[in-house]
Amino acid sequence: MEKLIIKGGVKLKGQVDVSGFKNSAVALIPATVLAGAPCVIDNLPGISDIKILTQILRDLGATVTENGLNPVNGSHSLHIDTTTMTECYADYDMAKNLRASYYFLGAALGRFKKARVAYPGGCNIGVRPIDQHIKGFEALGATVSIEHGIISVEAEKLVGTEIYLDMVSVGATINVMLAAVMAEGRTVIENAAKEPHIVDVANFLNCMGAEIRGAGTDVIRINGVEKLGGCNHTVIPDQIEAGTYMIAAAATGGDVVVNKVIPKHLESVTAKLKEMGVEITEEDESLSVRVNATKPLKNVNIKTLVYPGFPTDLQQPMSALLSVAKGIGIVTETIFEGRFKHVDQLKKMGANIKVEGRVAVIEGVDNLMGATVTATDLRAAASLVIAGLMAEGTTEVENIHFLDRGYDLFQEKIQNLGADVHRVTVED
Ligand SMILES: CC(=O)N[C@H]1[C@@H](OP(=O)(O)OP(=O)(O)OC[C@H]2O[C@@H](n3ccc(=O)[nH]c3=O)[C@H](O)[C@@H]2O)O[C@H](CO)[C@@H](O)[C@@H]1O
Ligand SMILES: C=C(OP(=O)(O)O)C(=O)O
Repeated sequence: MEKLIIKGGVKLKGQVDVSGFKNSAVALIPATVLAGAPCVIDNLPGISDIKILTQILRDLGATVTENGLNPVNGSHSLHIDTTTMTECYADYDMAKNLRASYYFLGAALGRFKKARVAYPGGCNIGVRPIDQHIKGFEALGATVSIEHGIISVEAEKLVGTEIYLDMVSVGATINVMLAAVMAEGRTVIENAAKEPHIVDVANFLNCMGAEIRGAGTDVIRINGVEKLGGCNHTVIPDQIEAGTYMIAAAATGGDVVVNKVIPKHLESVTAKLKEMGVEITEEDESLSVRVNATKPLKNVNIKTLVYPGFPTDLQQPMSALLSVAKGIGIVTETIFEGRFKHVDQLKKMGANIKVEGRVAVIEGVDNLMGATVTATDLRAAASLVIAGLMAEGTTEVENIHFLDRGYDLFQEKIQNLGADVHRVTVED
């Protein structure tokens, strides 16, 4: 097991470059299954989810070659040729480690009219059903069955139709889009998710020759095309990574410029941090985050919502910050019912937080104290590192492999900002 050892109390200072967006990249890679010619994807983050997806593509028969590595932010460029693939069967060992393995279902259904993929893994933050993905595939004419943990989808042909998603789901919106781009006729997805990566994936597919309109709004219209070509594409910046550094900067009373971001994607986070008293200056592609040491940050209420609301993926990092802000903050998690597993760990460090169902009431304390804590999922890991950066003394964060799922060069990036942090391997 690897753990991070953090000596708290250092104010983060300097500049940090944000990598490509995990949640976009993990959809773009499976989307290449639809391409009728090779694709090049730039600005892929060097995270374990991408390594696993690349391996799955290779195991499925695609040719994936590394085009280059950016040493500053760790991003990669991949040349991906899926034209050699003839079918798609991703077994349990291939699919279990990440959520996004389910995108092979939509993409392969679109191309081969058939796919078999084991039930996806991903962060354990709630039940995470996939009924809306299945509803969309069935509406397009596929039959779907689940046996021994393997999801099988098959259609003689796919025919466009109107699909109303019962809840706003990022995964279902992308999966249905992937399945529908080569269906006969027109598909309309209503109550679609509007997250920036929906737009990124739609742009990628359109660059291959798809006809998708309305991505980024809650109605997406897709005119099916007979075949798709290849595409060169650059992944959009990771607003969750950016938000994590903004929160870490605020938490340590620091002064950090977060570069290579699209500030619009972070409006809800910027607004909340400003409400707490953090000074934020927006440039075209950067956000400067600064805390005025004479004024204590005040607590705020957070309600996680679908985009453009406050992202659930930043709720855990933000609750670490709120645990030392003045007054009481109420955090309502509306997306995932099991996303408070980090709270027990924060309490070990002295936080005063009461969780009742989907609500956490946080009463700010003067200081957190270093402790040995265990990450239970990706953003829990980020929240515990932020807590460690603020705490008095030394914090050890165990299960740091979760962090590697979503943060490219995390340790190096915060070290560059002055953090006293290092990684050690210990016997399990
Ligand atoms: C790889 C990826 O992009 N992961 C992101 C994606 O996860 P993911 O795509 O799994 O999240 P969804 O947007 O689908 O989930 C939203 C809500 O809908 C529910 N639901 C979803 C699908 C379905 O068929 N049935 C159903 O009930 C989920 O349990 C959850 O309560 O969006 C989440 C919400 O922004 C983020 O936290 C994750 O980081
Ligand atoms: C929940 C997350 O990821 P995944 O959906 O891949 O588990 C996340 O990125 O915070």
